[in-house]
Amino acid sequence: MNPGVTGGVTVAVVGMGAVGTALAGALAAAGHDVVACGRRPLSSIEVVGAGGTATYPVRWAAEPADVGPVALTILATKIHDTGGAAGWLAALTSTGGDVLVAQNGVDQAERVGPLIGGAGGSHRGAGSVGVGSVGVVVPALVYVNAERVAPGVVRTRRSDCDLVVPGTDEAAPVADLLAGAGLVVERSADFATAAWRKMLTNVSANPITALTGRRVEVLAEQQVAELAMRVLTEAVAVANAEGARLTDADARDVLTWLQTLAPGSTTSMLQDRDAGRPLEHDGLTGTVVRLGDRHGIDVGANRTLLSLLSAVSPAAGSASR
Ligand SMILES: NC(=O)c1ccc[n+]([C@@H]2O[C@H](COP(=O)([O-])OP(=O)(O)OC[C@H]3O[C@@H](n4cnc5c(N)ncnc54)[C@H](OP(=O)(O)O)[C@@H]3O)[C@@H](O)[C@H]2O)c1
Ligand SMILES: CC(C)(CO)[C@@H](O)C(=O)[O-]
Repeated sequence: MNPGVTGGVTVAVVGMGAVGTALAGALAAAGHDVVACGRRPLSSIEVVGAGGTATYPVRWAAEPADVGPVALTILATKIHDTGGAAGWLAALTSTGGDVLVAQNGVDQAERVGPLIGGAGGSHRGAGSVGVGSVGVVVPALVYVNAERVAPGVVRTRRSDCDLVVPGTDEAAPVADLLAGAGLVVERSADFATAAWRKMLTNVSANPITALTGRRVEVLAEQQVAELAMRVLTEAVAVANAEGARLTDADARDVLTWLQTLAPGSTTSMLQDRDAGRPLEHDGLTGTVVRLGDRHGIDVGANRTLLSLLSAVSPAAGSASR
């Protein structure tokens, strides 16, 4: 994407679920040509927010040949569906354009870099992966709270920030495009720490809501909050062993932040459990447990959650869609 381009570009979205649809709505509202890449035909999307419902046109593409050149591809599938989207990513980036990885986890750029068309996958700048002369893979920490209520229809509950991206020169054009579409985009000088801070929200709220079948309000209950703190302090130790700079005060802040989300806020994992889809536990809690074991850190609370999540999650590919 050319630096400074902020209007009227083509953006392909692979993964038109909760987050993909919310981001597509913002980009379409700003006048961009949004292409929904996926399995379900869509000609418009609806975003339901505090101010009402807005409808935006999108183009649907059944296959990459239907899309044409794109300035930006947004990947918003679950982590475990990344491989399934590899064909889209390779084709959409084969003629240029950047990629925004709008997924949870801590290794978005490393996960997606090797899948990009003509990729060398060499690192270029903190947190972004340069794709030869083609483009840049920009990891995004998603703070949009989005709930898929029907195909092409998403309910959003705003928090004070939508996305965090690396504060690098390489990521700046993508950050500018998103901010130009009205999204609140924070540019982080220490993306590794920011990614682990976001991971803290996901290894606590997502398993606990999915396992209890309750929305984020459950985290305000004392015994649940104590469990969440054990999960969080273990994850902080793992994060710091991986190079992040977090403290137990950060763990408490994350829990307080989750406890004060807009009433009715859900989590992506609870939505998957309710819909009978595979859970994203391996990329979240599984990552903490694997890294904890590697560093010799006690991750007992996370390991217990991982066992329970594995027991309730259908295998990828067997979801009711
Ligand atoms: N929801 C939130 O509020 C939220 C907040 C922060 C972060 N996140 C993270 O953002 C990422 C996306 O989450 P989400 O909640 O938006 O998930 P989601 O609602 O399950 O949406 C994922 C979408 O990806 C599509 N998909 C899967 N494989 C595909 C493929 N091979 N080609 C094309 N499309 C494919 C799915 O299609 P089908 O419709 O056919 O299943 C679905 O529409 C996850 O990493 C999640 O943890 C979510
Ligand atoms: C936990 C969460 C609500 C925090 O933004 C979100 O990341 C999610 O649903 O995965």
